Amino acid sequence: MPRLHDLELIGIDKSFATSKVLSDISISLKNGEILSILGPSGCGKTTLLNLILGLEQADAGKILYEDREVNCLPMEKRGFNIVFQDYALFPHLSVDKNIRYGLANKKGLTSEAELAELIDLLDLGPHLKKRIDQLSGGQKQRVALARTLVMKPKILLLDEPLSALDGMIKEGIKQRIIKIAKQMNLMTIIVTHDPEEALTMSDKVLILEKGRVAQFGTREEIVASPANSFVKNFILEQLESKKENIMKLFAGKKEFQLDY
Ligand SMILES: Nc1ncnc2c1ncn2[C@@H]1O[C@H](COP(=O)(O)OP(=O)(O)OP(=O)(O)O)[C@@H](O)[C@H]1O
Repeated sequence: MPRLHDLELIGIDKSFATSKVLSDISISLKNGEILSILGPSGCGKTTLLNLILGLEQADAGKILYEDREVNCLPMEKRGFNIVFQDYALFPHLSVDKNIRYGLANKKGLTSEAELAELIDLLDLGPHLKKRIDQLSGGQKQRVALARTLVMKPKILLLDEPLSALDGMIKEGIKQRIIKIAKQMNLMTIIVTHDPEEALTMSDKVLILEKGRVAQFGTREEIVASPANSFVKNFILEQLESKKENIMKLFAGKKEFQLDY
């Protein structure tokens, strides 16, 4: 029988010293799905991402990937990979060398043909010889994505991938992330504090309030039936206040220009 879910978090708790940061977090997700972890500053989004990645250990609960418990596995054995908010690229190396960096110790993991396909998908061909400091923010983000994807992660984790970008650049990266997740059937988990980002990019949304699940569901479920007043206020009020900007952004624009 096919598996219902590929990633399952069951009853995850996490404290730092005496302060409980996450309580009883349970979610499930399939390969190829995009999840946004959404909530105000300090609600535990990054901590949850770090627990999935293996940078932090949960105090209680289970993390299962493809029916295997991964709690006890160190980060490198889980095979998940993250793009950090600041991209963490090597400024003195070319785009090409940055992309290939992780492959030095993993020869053959990604073939030259696969690499060429990825460079094409992310439109990085014209930039391969440039240094990182010669790139725009959106280009840097695309290099960071390529560098992570060549390692063939089972799950792609993204910490605020759009927060340093604006307008059209943001939209271009958003479309690329969706395309990558769907084309590669890659489970993608995105941390964001922006409801508009979460609702336009994801299949599922996890809304956290002070370390607890305020709601977990499809974006349609969240918009149509917010679970409580926190969700309603956090999501809908922010969306309402951004509506004018969103309308302005989309007005008169038929397609997105992607090479920023
Ligand atoms: N290593 C740590 N040691 C102690 N406390 C920590 C640690 N990491 C996070 N915290 C605390 O846990 C809480 C949740 O932090 P976390 O970074 O997960 O929130 P967040 O939702 O990602 O916030 P932001 O949107 O501001 O990045 C915060 O109160 C933070 O101070």
